[in-house]
Amino acid sequence: MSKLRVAVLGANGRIGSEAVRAVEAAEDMELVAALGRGDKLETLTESGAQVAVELTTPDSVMRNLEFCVRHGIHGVVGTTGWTEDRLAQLNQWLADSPSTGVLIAPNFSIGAVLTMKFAEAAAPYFESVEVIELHHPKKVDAPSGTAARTAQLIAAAREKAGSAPQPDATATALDGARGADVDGIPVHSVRLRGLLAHQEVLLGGEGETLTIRHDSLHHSSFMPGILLGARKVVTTPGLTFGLEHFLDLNG
Ligand SMILES: NC(=O)C1=CN([C@@H]2O[C@H](COP(=O)(O)OP(=O)(O)OC[C@H]3O[C@@H](n4cnc5c(N)ncnc54)[C@H](OP(=O)(O)O)[C@@H]3O)[C@@H](O)[C@H]2O)C=CC1
Ligand SMILES: O=C(O)C1=N[C@H](C(=O)O)C[C@H](O)C1
Repeated sequence: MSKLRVAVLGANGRIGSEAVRAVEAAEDMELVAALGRGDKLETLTESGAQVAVELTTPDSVMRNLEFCVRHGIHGVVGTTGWTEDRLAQLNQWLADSPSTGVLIAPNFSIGAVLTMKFAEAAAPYFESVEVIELHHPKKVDAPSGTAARTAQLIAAAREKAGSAPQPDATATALDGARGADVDGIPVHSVRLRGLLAHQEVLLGGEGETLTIRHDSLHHSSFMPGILLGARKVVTTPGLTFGLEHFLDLNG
């Protein structure tokens, strides 16, 4: 059987360099290109890449994906910074290239995907929910894509269940003291030397709290998800948002 021809964009970065090693080590894949900033996107077509793993920066990802989708190269995207406008733009490009697939995964680690699922399930049963994400100090964005997605899922679950707004009697506060408001859910971002990628979802009800915590201790935690994404995206046209859609979490 022929090997899946995979390229990595952002190949010199923290997660990109780990992805290069993971693709090289995968028996069913061939690493055909490893691009850093300034490298020509035409290398992707010249190398016959079928899948581009996009791990760059929010200011580069759209240009890279436009090129990939226009050339029928499937995308596995970990880069953050997704807004409704960006997703709409990507969907337009995909509409013109209907056999191409793009997976955007706010987080490729199984533990983080499960954290989101558990938080979504628990959210309607507690009066209060807040999210704390903790990352290394070189992370360019805040809040993390995972925390934003987690808060959106929590808010949607609470709205569906008809949950009351969260109690919060704060009358005065310093700017930022209550975190960022993501669909009504407070999200707090910590940047600390020594950390990699961590998240806590705190839920509070009458006389009890529940804390769901996930820790990525090494970039290797993201690799099985990236490889799974590359294998599945080639037969999944259109936009898939969230690795959970490629996992059987209900079995
Ligand atoms: N979904 C997930 O599970 C995960 C997602 N991420 C996300 O991945 C992204 C990268 O994170 P991280 O590796 O820590 O960041 P880094 O800054 O370490 O890596 C990004 C790399 O991309 C390079 N780059 C920028 N623009 C381009 C371009 N146009 N073409 C090719 N390479 C480019 C940068 O080069 P230069 O240094 O020259 O700018 C840099 O080497 C972030 O958005 C992060 O949040 C990270 C971990 C897990
Ligand atoms: O920049 C990182 O490191 C990470 N970025 C992603 C995010 O913003 O959620 C995933 C993970 O948290 C690591």
